[in-house]
Amino acid sequence: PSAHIGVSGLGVMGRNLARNFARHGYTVAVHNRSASRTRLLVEEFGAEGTFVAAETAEDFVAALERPRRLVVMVQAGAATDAVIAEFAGLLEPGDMIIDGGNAHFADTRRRESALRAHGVHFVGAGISGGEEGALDGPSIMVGGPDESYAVLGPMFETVSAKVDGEPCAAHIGTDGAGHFVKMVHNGIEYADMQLIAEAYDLLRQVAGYTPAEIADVFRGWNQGRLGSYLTEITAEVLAHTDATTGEPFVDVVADAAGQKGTGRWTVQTALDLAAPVTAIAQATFARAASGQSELRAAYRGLPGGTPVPLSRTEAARFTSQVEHALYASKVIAYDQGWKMIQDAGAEYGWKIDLAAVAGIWRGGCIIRAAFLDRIRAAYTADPGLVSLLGEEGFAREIGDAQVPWREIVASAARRGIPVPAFSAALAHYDTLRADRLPAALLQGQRDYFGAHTYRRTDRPGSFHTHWADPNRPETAN
Ligand SMILES: O=C(O)[C@H](O)[C@@H](O)[C@H](O)[C@H](O)COP(=O)(O)O
Repeated sequence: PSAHIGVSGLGVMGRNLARNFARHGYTVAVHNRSASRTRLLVEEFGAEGTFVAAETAEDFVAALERPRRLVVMVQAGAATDAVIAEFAGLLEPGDMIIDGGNAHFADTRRRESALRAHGVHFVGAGISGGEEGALDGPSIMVGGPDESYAVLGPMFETVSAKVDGEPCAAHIGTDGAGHFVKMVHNGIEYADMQLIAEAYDLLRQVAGYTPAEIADVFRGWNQGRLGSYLTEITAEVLAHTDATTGEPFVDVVADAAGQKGTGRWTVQTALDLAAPVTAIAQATFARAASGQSELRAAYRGLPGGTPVPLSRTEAARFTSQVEHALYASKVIAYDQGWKMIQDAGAEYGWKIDLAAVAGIWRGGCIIRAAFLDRIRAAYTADPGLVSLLGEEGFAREIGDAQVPWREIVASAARRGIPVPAFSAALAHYDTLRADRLPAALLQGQRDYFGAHTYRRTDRPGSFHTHWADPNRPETAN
């Protein structure tokens, strides 16, 4: 039979995506560098649908109906380039290679223009939701040419997660736009996880709650405005007991966080775009710092803050303050992510529908949450919205959070408890709402040591002061 779509690279994500397509009635050609894995998939899951096992690249391409739709699910970077090189020569104009891995958007832009020269469509598709999502319905952020989405879109929408019957898959924009938005999704994921971790740490160290008690707090929050997949799984992780020791699971895990790179890419790209994603940056650096065991050993025992235990009543009040601080910081972190997407759209010529991004993040992906419904509504009401804080509801909630948010950040500092993402979010908020920033002094210092010039508040142009002879009139350029 001629396969509707092919999946090459049958690791966890690839295998589950192939099964997802087969379960939806598509004939799926499957291929893997080691053929044993291809055979195993058909043996184990052959009953779920129609698979065509291909042991060679030639067989794989031959099994696909035209125009061929070929999904590559391998390690980002060189492995992806190698697989593309293997298939490109076997394909014909109009055929499509879809990269469903966590590729860097710059690589996707490079690959797209290289293959366009041969008439082959290259589609960078960000797929979020982990192995469970790949099988039962991920969120899919698709880049590449319009004409390829016309063919692929219905297939991705069919296998994607659904919210209120709407698919969590969309065409984000041309070339690397899909992978760019997936990268920012992961950056926001980092910030969201770090904020949750800081809230947990405060409830543990200040409120004096046990992990099991904090799990209950998160279960409660999951019913409210903080309701999300990450809040839900946090409760489960905190409630989990280690079978070996009987200890809370979270107490037997080494406190050094891993990272595979998408957070780092987000921050590096944000620096290039001058997009201040400080909460994402702090979350990424917090992971790095947690792994600096030598440095931590050097700092251990140094003087810190003053722990002040709370009574149960005070702990309850503190918990609601943490809820406000967590929510307000989350709004800021998401706002930073969306602003970065807007800036990238301008920089790379992508017309990204910000409401559509929120729409497809409502289901399937790691940051899925009811909260995204409200973000979608905000950008639907005003597609050019510069900041979520321009939306009345979010602005009101941030207003209500002022006292508790500041109280939490201040009391964490007094107690010597690190809350880098909470603090970054609050500082970002205060920076942007400030009438005047100390950046004016920076301009003076830069002009002093490097004649870098400055602009004035009272007349156009850029100026330089002759610091060695300040009486000499400013030079205007
Ligand atoms: O959206 C997703 O499905 C996840 O984000 C997925 O892409 C992956 O789990 C991360 O890449 C993990 O990232 P770290 O290892 O960097 O935490």
